[in-house]
Amino acid sequence: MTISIAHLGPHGTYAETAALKYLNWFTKSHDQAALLCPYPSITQSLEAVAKEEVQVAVAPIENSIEGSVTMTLDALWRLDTLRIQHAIVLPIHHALLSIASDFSEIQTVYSHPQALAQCQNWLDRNLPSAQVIAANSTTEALQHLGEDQTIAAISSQRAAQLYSLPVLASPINDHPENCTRFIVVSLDPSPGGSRTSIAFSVSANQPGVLVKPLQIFAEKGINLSRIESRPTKRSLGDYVFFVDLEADTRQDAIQSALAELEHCTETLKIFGSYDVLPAIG
Ligand SMILES: O=C(O)C(=O)Cc1ccccc1
Repeated sequence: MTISIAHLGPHGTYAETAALKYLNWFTKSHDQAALLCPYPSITQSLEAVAKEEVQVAVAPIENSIEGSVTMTLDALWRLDTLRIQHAIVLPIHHALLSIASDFSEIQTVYSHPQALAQCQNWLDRNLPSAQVIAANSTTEALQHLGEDQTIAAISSQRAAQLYSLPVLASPINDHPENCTRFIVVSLDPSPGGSRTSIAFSVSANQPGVLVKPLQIFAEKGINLSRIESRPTKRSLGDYVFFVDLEADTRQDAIQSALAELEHCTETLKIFGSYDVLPAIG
């Protein structure tokens, strides 16, 4: 059977590059074919797995400069059945694509909000009066270019090649070490690995409510590699906490920690234990 891998489209996004890395790894390590399926939004690519339209989705979850990709966190919390199979870390180098011959012609810049934020200082310095407009993805932004010399888009060198578009400046990200972590999700149980992702809500907004859950991990010597809060969307000041642990759910210490955590949280979701995919393809 050929597996389908959903990702944010259209063709040429960073999410597609990550999905391609997973496809190469998957087809080499399983004797099975795979194909890529672009979706108009990150949320729709994750929902496609929950609805069983596809077997796998690859979605950005965290950037080294801008932090969490909130759409992905919110979809993980909402779509109960998704399990993380792997993480993929990609270096991100943005380019300014336009048919303009000079920066002075550019009045509008389109891109994905993460890409716009990662190039904020460069834009302030080089295109201070340009209007910045959010697009669903870096390659959806390219659809605005047309024959218009007043428009530019932030995308990758790879996208410039795929669509035969001129690169006016590159790299334009404010930090050279810019990296994004993507997750590979499916409905299969997670395979196990060095990192475990969970999320929980707590029943009351009162002092010390977060101390107990965090104490459980401290007492068992489990290191946290990330903690992030998102609004539950029920009321102002009510949060879900996303936590990554340097541990594997197959270890006894983490199994007993998660069992204890059940007692001091309102809702606990375990997205699974997984490894970062080796850098191939
Ligand atoms: O729009 C894209 O190409 C994406 O894959 C989302 C994104 C944007 C910027 C950095 C990493 C991922």
